[in-house]
Amino acid sequence: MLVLVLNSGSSSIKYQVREVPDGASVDGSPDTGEVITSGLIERIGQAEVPDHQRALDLLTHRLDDELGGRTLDAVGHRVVHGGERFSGPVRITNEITRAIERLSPLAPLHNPAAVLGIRAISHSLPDLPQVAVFDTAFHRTLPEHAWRYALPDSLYTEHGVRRYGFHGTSHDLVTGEAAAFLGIERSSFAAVIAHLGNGASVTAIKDGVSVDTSMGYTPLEGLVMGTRSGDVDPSVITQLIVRGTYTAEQMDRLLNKESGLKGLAGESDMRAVAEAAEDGDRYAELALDVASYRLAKYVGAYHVAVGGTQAVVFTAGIGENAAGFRARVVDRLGALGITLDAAANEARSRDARRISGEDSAIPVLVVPTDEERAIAEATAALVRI
Ligand SMILES: Nc1ncnc2c1ncn2[C@@H]1O[C@H](COP(=O)(O)OP(=O)(O)O)[C@@H](O)[C@H]1O
Ligand SMILES: CC(=O)OP(=O)(O)O
Ligand SMILES: [Mg+2]
Repeated sequence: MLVLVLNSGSSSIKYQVREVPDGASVDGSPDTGEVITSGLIERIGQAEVPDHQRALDLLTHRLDDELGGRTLDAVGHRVVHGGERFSGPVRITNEITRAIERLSPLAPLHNPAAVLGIRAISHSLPDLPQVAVFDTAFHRTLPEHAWRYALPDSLYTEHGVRRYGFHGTSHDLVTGEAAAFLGIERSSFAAVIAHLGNGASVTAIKDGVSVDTSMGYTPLEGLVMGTRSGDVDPSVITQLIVRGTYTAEQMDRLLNKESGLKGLAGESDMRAVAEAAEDGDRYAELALDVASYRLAKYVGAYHVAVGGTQAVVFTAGIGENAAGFRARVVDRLGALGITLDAAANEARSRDARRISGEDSAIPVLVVPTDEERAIAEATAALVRI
């Protein structure tokens, strides 16, 4: 089955067309199918690509060329926020699209873009089945003590204020791959998974499912990210707004787009920050210190949350490629008996691998994620029913 996967972000659309073989499933199938074409439309909002609509027009034209006459069987969309309603992938209808749209305030960088993508496909290819795959779905297993904020109940019952968690498609896939790599039955696997991309989150896995995760009501809570602050004292926000220093909109922008690595070091891209730190830039060094310290604290906390983790796993752009950043994090985990194999950490590979020392009390792994593959397989499975 030929599936187009769309991963719509605030300023880019990633796409991939995959041939999904019959019977492919994320857990255990060695046949991962063939990528027919893939690409990225970047810098949406700037001169050449003024908005998402234009980006989708460009994409449709490119696909016509790249597919060489083959026709798509389905489209799978990455949808970041599925609220409490969605605990798995769903076939998209007009009603589902409106439900995703209503969740836009909770994922302002992501959900509106996904809705545009869905509507653009409905408009140009109305008969093509479309499936939504939600980042939040994998975290529907969080126990209430992990998803509740210590706020009056009305905030939850009337406003849906609770912790949801994100990057679930990736955390789910990587959990399965890590368990398989270690030869542990997934249903009894305990792990701490760090998905470190532009957005970053860490998840506590117990008995193979998510029991805690660092992102909350929106993808802003938790780790230090490319442009997002992660955890801050909420009083910082209320104080600056009360004093009139920032409007609510300016504060939202500050926390989501001008903080994190960018706020501390002036660059949001890990490669640039790592290079600047090598060159002796004090603020780049500080950014790496703050980010690695924050992550190490979460690993310690989640080791407790899962009753003793069987693995610490790095994935996504930074987790898979930034050896220096991994070393900074692992160096802070000595109290857990964790050690690093420096050569294994520096080695480049596209495969799952172990980077901890022989004597490490807990294995540390690098496991590549593949959100597009997981979305394509989930889409094909639903459309085949
Ligand atoms: N070779 C590398 N060394 C260090 N960091 C890298 C490398 N390759 C990619 N990254 C970092 O990975 C991050 C992007 O991760 P990715 O998972 O692609 O993000 P997203 O999917 O959220 O856009 C960026 O900070 C980028 O600098
Ligand atoms: C949920 C989220 O933060 O996604 P991304 O990392 O793609 O921005
Ligand atoms: Mg990502």
